[in-house]
Amino acid sequence: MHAPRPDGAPILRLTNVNKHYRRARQGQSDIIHAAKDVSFDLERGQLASLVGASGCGKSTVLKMIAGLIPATGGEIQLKGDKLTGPNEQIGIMFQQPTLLPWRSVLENVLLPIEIREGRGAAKAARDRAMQLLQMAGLAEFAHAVPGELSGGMAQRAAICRMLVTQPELLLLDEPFGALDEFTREQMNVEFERICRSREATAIIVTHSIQEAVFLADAVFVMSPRPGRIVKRIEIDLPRPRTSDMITSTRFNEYVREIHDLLFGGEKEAAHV
Ligand SMILES: Nc1ncnc2c1ncn2[C@@H]1O[C@H](COP(=O)(O)OP(=O)(O)OP(=O)(O)O)[C@@H](O)[C@H]1O
Repeated sequence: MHAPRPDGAPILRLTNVNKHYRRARQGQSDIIHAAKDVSFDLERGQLASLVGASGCGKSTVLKMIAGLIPATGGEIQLKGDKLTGPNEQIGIMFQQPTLLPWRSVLENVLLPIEIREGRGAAKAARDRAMQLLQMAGLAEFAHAVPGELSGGMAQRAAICRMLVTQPELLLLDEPFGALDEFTREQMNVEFERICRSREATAIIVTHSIQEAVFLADAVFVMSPRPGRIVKRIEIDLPRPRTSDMITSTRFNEYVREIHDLLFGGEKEAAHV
């Protein structure tokens, strides 16, 4: 389904990526091995989820790909080129939408362009931003301020802001973690639809196994720290994903497999 790029290079390739943090404590320093030999490829249009116990190194992996922190070993390539720092082709989104409260929703969406290329470029991109807001069901709120939006609407606005620069790769760290369960499920459906319509390539860190399965073409399951990828599970469910799939046998087999990898077969808990 996801044909390799003609030049043979995947969109993203991690090869034996490691991260050691140095932590200073009471005059002494110790080393934390947060990510260990992390290797995987992502092809264009693939959505991947990263799951693992709290503190296993998921955010660390995302931050290294984003170029926010350097890897201490291994290599990260975007479209065959080594990544050495922040890259304009990568869009990032965190748990809190962090919209500027004094700017309208439209002005918030245009902010990354204004910062990178100036006000003229932001003005020229208004139509593109409006199309994104339309797609996210927010056209009516383009001129509202963030305080007038619900949590789910604010997250959708943040997704539009991430997409407005047309990044090649999206990195999302617990993007829907602060939302109630009902809104979160709706956001999963919306997000999948938006990604599909734009052939987006994305990695989503999540604590919800269900969310991981629902969104992804591949789920990467990480071990406790130092986080290694213990298994890549290809999710062979049709797209678009729909809410009723969550109760299907196939879906629940995936959830169970991931759950057992994370908890060694313990019962209960769909969140990690
Ligand atoms: N800047 C830092 N300096 C020192 N140690 C850090 C730093 N950032 C993270 N760590 C440590 O690295 C390990 C991995 O952290 P990370 O945030 O990547 O985990 P995570 O899997 O995303 O956790 P969670 O699911 O709880 O958000 C943790 O033990 C954490 O304490």
